[in-house]
Amino acid sequence: MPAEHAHEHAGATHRHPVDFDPTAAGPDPFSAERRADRPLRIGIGGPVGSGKTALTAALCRTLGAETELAVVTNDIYTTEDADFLRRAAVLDTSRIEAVQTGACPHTAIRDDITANLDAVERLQRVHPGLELVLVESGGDNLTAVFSRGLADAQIFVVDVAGGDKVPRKGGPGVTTADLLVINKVDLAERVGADMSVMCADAHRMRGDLPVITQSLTDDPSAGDTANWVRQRLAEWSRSTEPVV
Ligand SMILES: Nc1nc2c(ncn2[C@@H]2O[C@H](COP(=O)(O)OP(=O)(O)OP(=O)(O)O)[C@@H](O)[C@H]2O)c(=O)[nH]1
Repeated sequence: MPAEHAHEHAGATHRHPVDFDPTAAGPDPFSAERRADRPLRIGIGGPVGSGKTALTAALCRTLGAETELAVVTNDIYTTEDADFLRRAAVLDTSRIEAVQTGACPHTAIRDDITANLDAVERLQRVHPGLELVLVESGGDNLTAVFSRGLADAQIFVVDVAGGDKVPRKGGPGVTTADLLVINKVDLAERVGADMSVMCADAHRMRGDLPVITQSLTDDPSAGDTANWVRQRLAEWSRSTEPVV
């Protein structure tokens, strides 16, 4: 039974059935082959400026010494995020690839993932022992999620400066991502965001799926998120198909 949407027009209230309820969207049912000879691919998505590049840099610093790691960035017209990571020297430059989407970022992480898969392949050719590739999306809106053909697991990053209403607005990023990170909690008081509301809404929208609150200013190692990634890596090495 479709949901209903009501609105006022010419003084009268009209009701229309809504066939697509974004908060009810499930994860993409497709998933890529889990082969032991390829790295785990983790997508990092979320709205513009929420802290995706800062989180990617933090994960590189924290995990780079213990994991064979590389990064693919996505920007619309530039290689800004890759350039930032290269300048910050979080990884050897041969471990950073940039995709220029030329269109809304979700087109390259969800609709046609070829350019991103090509970038991962280039990294694998140069670093055959890669264990983990972080694929950072360009900033998009609440509907932008990764195809499961590209990302084996995905992190959706929102921030408190976007307002404490963001989690309850839902959308597949908030409701279905394997991890929701609420970033910049150090700014909560300054922007009048109520963390208890944000966390309660996030848990209500996500059921059992995990939520991490984080400040990269207070914890530049992104400790909790890095631990979550370590757990995904351990699961990955237990569950991948051996290559015969
Ligand atoms: N106060 C504070 N600032 C943060 C935090 N995380 C990131 N920032 C800042 O927020 C700004 C945006 O961060 P980015 O990492 O560039 O955000 P992004 O999501 O990659 O942005 P786009 O790629 O443009 O979508 C930068 O100035 C960061 O330094 C945090 O936890 N606290």
